[in-house]
Amino acid sequence: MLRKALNRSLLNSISNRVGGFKVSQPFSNLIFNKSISNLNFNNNYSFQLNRYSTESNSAAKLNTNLDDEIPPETNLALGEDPIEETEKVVGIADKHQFQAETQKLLHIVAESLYTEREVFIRELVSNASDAIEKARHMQLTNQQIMNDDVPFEIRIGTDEDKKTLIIQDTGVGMNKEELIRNLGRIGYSGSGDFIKKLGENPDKASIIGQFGVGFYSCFMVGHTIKVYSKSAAPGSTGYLWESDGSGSYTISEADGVSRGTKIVIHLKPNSYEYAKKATVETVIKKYSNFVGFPIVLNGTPVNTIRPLWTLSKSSITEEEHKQFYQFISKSYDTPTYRIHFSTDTPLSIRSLFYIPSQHVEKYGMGRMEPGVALFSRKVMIQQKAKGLLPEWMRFVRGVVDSEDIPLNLSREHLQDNGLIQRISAVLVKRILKHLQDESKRDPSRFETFMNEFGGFFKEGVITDFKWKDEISKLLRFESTAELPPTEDLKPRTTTTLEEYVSRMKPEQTHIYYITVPSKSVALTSPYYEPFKAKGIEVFMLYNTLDDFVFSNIGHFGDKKIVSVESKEAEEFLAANQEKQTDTLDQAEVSAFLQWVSDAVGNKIAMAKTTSRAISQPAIVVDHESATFRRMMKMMDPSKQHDIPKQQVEFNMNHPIILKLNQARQSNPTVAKLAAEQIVDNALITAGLYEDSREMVPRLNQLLEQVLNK
Ligand SMILES: Nc1ncnc2c1ncn2[C@@H]1O[C@H](COP(=O)(O)OP(=O)(O)OP(=O)(O)O)[C@@H](O)[C@H]1O
Repeated sequence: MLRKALNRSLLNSISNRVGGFKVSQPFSNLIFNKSISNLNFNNNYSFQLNRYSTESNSAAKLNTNLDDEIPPETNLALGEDPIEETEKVVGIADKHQFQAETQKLLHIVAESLYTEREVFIRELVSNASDAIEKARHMQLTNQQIMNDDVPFEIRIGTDEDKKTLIIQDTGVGMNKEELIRNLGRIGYSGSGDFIKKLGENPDKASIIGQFGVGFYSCFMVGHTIKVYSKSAAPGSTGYLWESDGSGSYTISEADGVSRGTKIVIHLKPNSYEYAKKATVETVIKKYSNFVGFPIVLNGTPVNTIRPLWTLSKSSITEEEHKQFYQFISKSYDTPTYRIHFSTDTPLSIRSLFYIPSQHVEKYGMGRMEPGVALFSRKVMIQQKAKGLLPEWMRFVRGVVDSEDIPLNLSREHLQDNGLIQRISAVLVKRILKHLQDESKRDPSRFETFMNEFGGFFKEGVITDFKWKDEISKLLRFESTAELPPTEDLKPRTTTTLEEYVSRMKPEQTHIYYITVPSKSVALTSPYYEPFKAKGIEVFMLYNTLDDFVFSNIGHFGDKKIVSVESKEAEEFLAANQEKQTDTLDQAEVSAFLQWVSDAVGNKIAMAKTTSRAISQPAIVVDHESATFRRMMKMMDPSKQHDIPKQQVEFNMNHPIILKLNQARQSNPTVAKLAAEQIVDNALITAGLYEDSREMVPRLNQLLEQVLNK
């Protein structure tokens, strides 16, 4: 319980030192790596008045001032090319009622399925990508498609004046029956059907749609939705599907419709922001940056970075990695390590992780948020996915894509928590393994990395029982051993538990550490002295956290990790020390111990002779850790934390003790003062003494006695 409470409190204190800091970077400096060649911009802005019957379409009436505006005759440059609604309806529109359940569901989708309205862009872009994927599949399977010289791409146009957003693709398109089947019924997914037909064909992994609801998300932001579509099958007719989402839709034939689908959203007043290029660009980059086809927004390519996690390692350049890392992490540094990992068993996972070169928590910027985004089929599901990696791995940046992840309808949540835990276990294991390899491959680089990120791993040891043993293999600490330089002759200051064990003396059963404020204190400590004499290496821990880390690790393999101040250390020394010849006889020793116990009764619980070969007169043993004491004080500063009585061992051959033994009879007043001081000195050495001010009157008394001699 106490350990748990301490760990919690310690972590809070760590978190206060660390925290969430975001660095934003303009995306504009990213270079489009995939050439978007042969962009087919349609600058022919012929516009005809809508001859389509609108008697039942109140929304369309409402919007006539927007629709009937004739766009100015323009000769637009490529980069400014907006998409316009240039198609014209021919003949009379058929009116269709949505299926009964669709009407109700449509309301739910538009009002409450999604927490963020912006995701309608993700849904429509995903549909566009699916449509193009299907057209590509037709081509690959030698089916003819109409206008096969038209490039596969998604074009998006915003118009702040008309308050419209247009999303157009050059994909498979829909004929009249498909429009009715796909857009007249919620829950029917033409894409889902397509996947089923593909069977085991690997192309199915590129299809995003599965639920048959995404399209209707555009009613969250649009009061009228027009869908112009022309099937890619040669000789197809163009159609306009139109609805205000209130219960019916109309379908009419339309002229001027290109292969694929163009969706024109007439925005509701509360959604006018989606007529702004900047807003739309941000949303595309957030969710849809990695769909498999170029997205061109108002004439400018947007998705300029390739989804590196889906590509083979050898096809990616260093520069591309750097750009990708900076894009996903919104930072400017160069990552120290990267882990590109894919597996198909037991689950299909594609992942790419980067370990940054620095972190901001050390500047007291607050706790960082998780840095790994969860994708499903290249579409972003959760940007800062919690649970994919443990909390302490929040410094890792990257992407995990798994088509096996069961999503809920809105794609905002994952349905199977157990599955995420399984994915997480695979990923953590892989990252730790990679870091272990790196630590062997280039130890000095790894040491630099650990100097920066070691705190996170220590947090992991304390909070993540499952991985503590694996993490402990990576940790490095200073030790009293003289470490050989690295292979490239760089000096080394820290060592691993594994290396320590390889240097252990044959008689040594435990791993020893000492918690001290500095190396010089460690080297002069009476606790270290007997270990030094026996040539036994001791880890030197300089901060509170490390003491916790070691006590949480507990064991490394079959070796117990103990403090040099512990009972185990005491027992080891007692069993492995040459017997010293005592100057005093047993009766005298007993009398002295009795006297000192009485003289310093308020501080001594038990007085013993020491078996440690120390050069100091007394030592406190088997006491509570000074670190734990400090933690307890931090947790409850209002309480007075008195030092409990201690077990004190005396070096009965030490000249001070021998003199004290004489003085206890010849000069009992001075002897008592000296005994008190000797015990206080031992408490100081153990790090237990709290305020040395209370010692000053006694020291003055002692000085007086010495000077009066
Ligand atoms: N741009 C498009 N081009 C061609 N067909 C489309 C297009 N948009 C939608 N469709 C068809 O309409 C169907 C329904 O689309 P909707 O977005 O509602 O669901 P979905 O994409 O199948 O699944 P999900 O809800 O998981 O996104 C699609 O499966 C597809 O057959």
